Amino acid sequence: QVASEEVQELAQSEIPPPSHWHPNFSKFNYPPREVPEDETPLCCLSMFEDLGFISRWRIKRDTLARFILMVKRGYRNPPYHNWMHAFAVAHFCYLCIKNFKLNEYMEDIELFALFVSCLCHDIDHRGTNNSYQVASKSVLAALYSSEGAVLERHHFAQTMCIVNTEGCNIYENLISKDYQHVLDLMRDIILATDLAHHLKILKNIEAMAKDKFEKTNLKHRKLLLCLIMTASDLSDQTKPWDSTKHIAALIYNEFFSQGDLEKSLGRTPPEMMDRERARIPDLQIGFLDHIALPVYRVLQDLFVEAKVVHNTVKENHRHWEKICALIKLRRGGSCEQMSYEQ
Ligand SMILES: Cc1nc2ccc(C(=O)NCC(C)C)cc2n2c(-c3cc(OC(C)(C)C)ccc3Cl)nnc12
Ligand SMILES: [Mg+2]
Ligand SMILES: [Zn+2]
Repeated sequence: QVASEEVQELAQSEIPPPSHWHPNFSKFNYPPREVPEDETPLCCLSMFEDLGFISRWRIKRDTLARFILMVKRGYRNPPYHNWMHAFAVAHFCYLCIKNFKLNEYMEDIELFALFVSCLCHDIDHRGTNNSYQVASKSVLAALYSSEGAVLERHHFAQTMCIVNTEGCNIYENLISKDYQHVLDLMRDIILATDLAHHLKILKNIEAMAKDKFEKTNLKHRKLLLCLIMTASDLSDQTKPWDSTKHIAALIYNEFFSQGDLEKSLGRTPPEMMDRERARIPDLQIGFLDHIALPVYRVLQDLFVEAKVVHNTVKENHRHWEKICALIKLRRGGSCEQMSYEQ
């Protein structure tokens, strides 16, 4: 589904170095959503090249170009779960590989699978969550609801379709053992982006962080892959407040649209998806407390370089607390929906 002129133009472009995008491109405070959307495919090439994947895995340039454009095309345009989310997630993974020196903790093929999985992890997301798939009796629920992680199984299936599309198989030059291994890794990593799966293994990740990480321990490496994937998936929370505030607007735009759909099905949506009932600052404080902060706390336990990332998430938490306090002052009682400019 991608025009050959577009593929050839990308395949023949000179790959810019990271500094071409911004002097801080490889630092944790760089917000990847600043890259113009039409330049993101070339920016992906810069990251593949800078991570050494193109030479290490003998990826043909036109195959890589076609793969990136097919993945980008595979995303729909809901407010949050679109291509720019996937691009931002892949950029944070790139930062982790470089700044945590993950090649000393994981095998090359694991890092390759991780980075590609970030780009593909939400392909064809419809802007509705797993419980809505089941409630609306969607085709995806019919296909996957018996095993759970309905959306994530679909994201993986779509990814496999692209890998198996003529001229898009970036793994074509891997020896057969590595070929099967990289697909198995992508399956585990993409399925790990299911919120229920993440909440289930978080205790194991925290226990692993207490012990010494053992590179030779496959279980340790699998847990670390899931942690970096989730930390990347949530990485909008690690950027300065203006970006975090904007992301909240996108997320609730998407959540409230699902709530509207649930109401049209005659169902009552959960509060966080009901535009009449949701109190965004309260909800974001809860999300940071229960989901985001534990991820970056344990990331900092494992990598001292993650301290700056954890601090930014804590700072964003304080911003939401201040907004809540302001709302309480003005309105008395709890936080309610109102425009909150800091
Ligand atoms: C800013 C922000 N607010 C959120 C507020 C609430 C929730 C939510 O689902 N609450 C449900 C209750 C039962 C806990 C998710 C939010 N969220 C995510 C997110 C993370 C996901 O899962 C991983 C990556 C594995 C953690 C999966 C999907 C999404 Cl949308 N990304 N950013 C956000
Ligand atoms: Mg997802
Ligand atoms: Zn995601």
